[in-house]
Amino acid sequence: MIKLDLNHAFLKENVKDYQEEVCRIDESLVQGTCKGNDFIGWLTWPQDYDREEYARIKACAKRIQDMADVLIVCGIGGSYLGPRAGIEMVNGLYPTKQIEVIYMGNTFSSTYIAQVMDYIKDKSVVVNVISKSGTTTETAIAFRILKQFMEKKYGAEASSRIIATTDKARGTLKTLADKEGYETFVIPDNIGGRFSVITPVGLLPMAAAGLDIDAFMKGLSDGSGEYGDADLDKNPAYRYAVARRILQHQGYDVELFVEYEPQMQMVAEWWKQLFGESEGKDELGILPDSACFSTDLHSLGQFVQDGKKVLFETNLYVDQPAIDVLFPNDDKNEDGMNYLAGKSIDWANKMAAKGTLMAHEETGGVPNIILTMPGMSAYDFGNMCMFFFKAIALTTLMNGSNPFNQPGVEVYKKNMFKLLGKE
Ligand SMILES: O=P(O)(O)OC[C@H]1O[C@H](O)[C@H](O)[C@@H](O)[C@@H]1O
Repeated sequence: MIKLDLNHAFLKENVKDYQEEVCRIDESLVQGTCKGNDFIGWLTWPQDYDREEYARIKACAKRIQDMADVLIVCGIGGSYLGPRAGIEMVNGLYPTKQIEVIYMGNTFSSTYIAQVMDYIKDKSVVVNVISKSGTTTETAIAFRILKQFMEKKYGAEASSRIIATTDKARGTLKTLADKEGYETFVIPDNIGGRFSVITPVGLLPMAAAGLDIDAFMKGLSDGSGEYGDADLDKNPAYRYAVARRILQHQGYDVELFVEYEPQMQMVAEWWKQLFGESEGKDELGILPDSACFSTDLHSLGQFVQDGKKVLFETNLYVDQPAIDVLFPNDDKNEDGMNYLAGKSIDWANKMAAKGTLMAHEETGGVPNIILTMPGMSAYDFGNMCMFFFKAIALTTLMNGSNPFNQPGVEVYKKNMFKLLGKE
């Protein structure tokens, strides 16, 4: 369970004053009468996911592990960020025991595409193409290139090395997958892209990368209970949501999501899509930004400390690191670092976090919200997903907006399609 500490948040209103409004909104969410109610399948997913498909995911993941060195995950937005966030958080950035996962379909960069294709040319490859709509341009461009590569490399066997995760019936990708005989997995109609990490979108790549998806689902399901109460005293996700709202009333328009683990930077990217696309509409919302400390204390730290007071920080601390390291002694001590000899480096990381909190809070006057998760396991990731889902649904509904659509994203696409000559 994620713990929440609002003692450093400088809230000028009482969170509990919002209890009535929270109860009303929570009821509309649970009863399915809220705005965007056709996209609230994530709420009950831990109970009603398709067991037969789930077993097929596990079998497919095993098959991928047995036959490939590299899994290409081809997708963008929600069809990319969730799996990458989970895989990197749990496995770290340089795993040695798991299949290598490479991401494509998330950029128009020709250089990136060419370099990935060159890198994989002599490797044993499986492709998981993921697109809810089945028509996203970046993904479609990369997938055509990958498909041709796979067909050239594997001939008739290519179709057993390509797996499509998409809508159950609609879209170009579904039609293509059926025609080519790819194994397919379904992104449910009632779960939007940025919530889809809990569906086959996240489950298959995570399982193939060796994550314990049973633990992930357990974390998610426990989260449904732990963040399921409308009572603010009992629900840290809702208290966090209300605290954000209060801080926005106090004039803070930017939320800096801070983690202290480099392997959680993609969690921050995933969180940015979840929060930005949900809340950033009707000319409302808090701009979600992120930083990885202490790394970015050496870059952004100056602004946070002394710059314009536009932001508050939401720190995601991790109680137990996946691995700790003891700092070694050196008899000569020429670098003068022996004062840390025998100490845990994670302890030093936590002292850096403590010192930073004091600096930003006391001297800088920056409000700080503190979230603490127990560890970086698949269970913790699942649990965290539900925490942020519940929080952003509540804040956005409090704004009076629909948390589950993203009409603004279409505007650039229209211009781009015109310029690209798409009919
Ligand atoms: O899964 P897809 O349909 O390919 O969509 C991928 C992404 O593209 C969009 O433009 C949306 O803004 C995102 O919410 C979505 O996750």
